[in-house]
Amino acid sequence: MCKAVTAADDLELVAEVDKDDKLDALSGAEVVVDFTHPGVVMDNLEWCISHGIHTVVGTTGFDDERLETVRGWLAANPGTNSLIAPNFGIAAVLMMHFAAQAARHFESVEIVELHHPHKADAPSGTARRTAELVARARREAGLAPSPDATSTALEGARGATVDDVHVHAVRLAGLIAHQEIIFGGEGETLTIRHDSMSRASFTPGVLLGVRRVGGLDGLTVGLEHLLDL
Ligand SMILES: NC(=O)C1=CN([C@@H]2O[C@H](COP(=O)(O)OP(=O)(O)OC[C@H]3O[C@@H](n4cnc5c(N)ncnc54)[C@H](OP(=O)(O)O)[C@@H]3O)[C@@H](O)[C@H]2O)C=CC1
Ligand SMILES: O=C(O)C1=N[C@H](C(=O)O)C[C@H](O)C1
Repeated sequence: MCKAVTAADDLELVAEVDKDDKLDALSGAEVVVDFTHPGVVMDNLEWCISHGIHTVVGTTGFDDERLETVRGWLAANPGTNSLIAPNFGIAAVLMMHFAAQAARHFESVEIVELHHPHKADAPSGTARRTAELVARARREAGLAPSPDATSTALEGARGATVDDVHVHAVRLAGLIAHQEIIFGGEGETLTIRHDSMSRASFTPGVLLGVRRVGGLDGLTVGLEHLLDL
């Protein structure tokens, strides 16, 4: 991200902060980009927002409670905005969008996310968000939960559930970030798959966020709000 900001003619990289650095180094910044760890991102956000710095956040681990806390900090610091996106890849955002569109047409759905083995969390933020979007679309269409008569002899065999959607997390050397949403209906299935083959896939979305976050209103969750979908 630092390289991408440096390479952009209209942006200036004013500070890089690593784990043991003081956040004071960020004081001159208009926007802070956070790709750190779910365990520290809230402290970083609280500091930035209380210092009137806009934030573009890729770090995962945001549940409703965390988002509500961020909303509270932003409300106490009017004019300061945050963009939090579980995935900054444009194709990944489209994958989520298409999955939400497809969801109401199928009886069954499961999500398989596949990542490098050094990933901090499971399931991925993208998988959680996709499950929420798919579940909302299913609810709005009046669909029942996906049928599942399995009795599981081994805990975990059916993955985790997010909003009643089964999510399976694969961690494998050689992978970067990938996800499939598999839909099933009468005699047919549909698979929507996204692959990040390089971390460069996240930079256009982050740069878009950096350029636009100042014009947003408080908290925005998801890059889709900045795209003309
Ligand atoms: N939204 C999106 O599009 C994407 C989101 N992510 C998410 O971003 C997060 C980071 O992922 P990833 O880049 O793979 O992880 P890495 O471990 O590769 O990078 C995280 C970096 O943050 C550093 N760090 C840890 N704590 C702090 C801190 N308090 N202040 C400053 N720096 C800190 C780490 O230092 P050290 O190495 O010393 O621990 C490390 O260099 C994860 O939550 C991941 O899911 C990742 C890719 C895309
Ligand atoms: O940790 C990663 O690598 C990624 N994290 C994000 C997530 O949890 O969804 C985005 C992408 O999948 C890469």
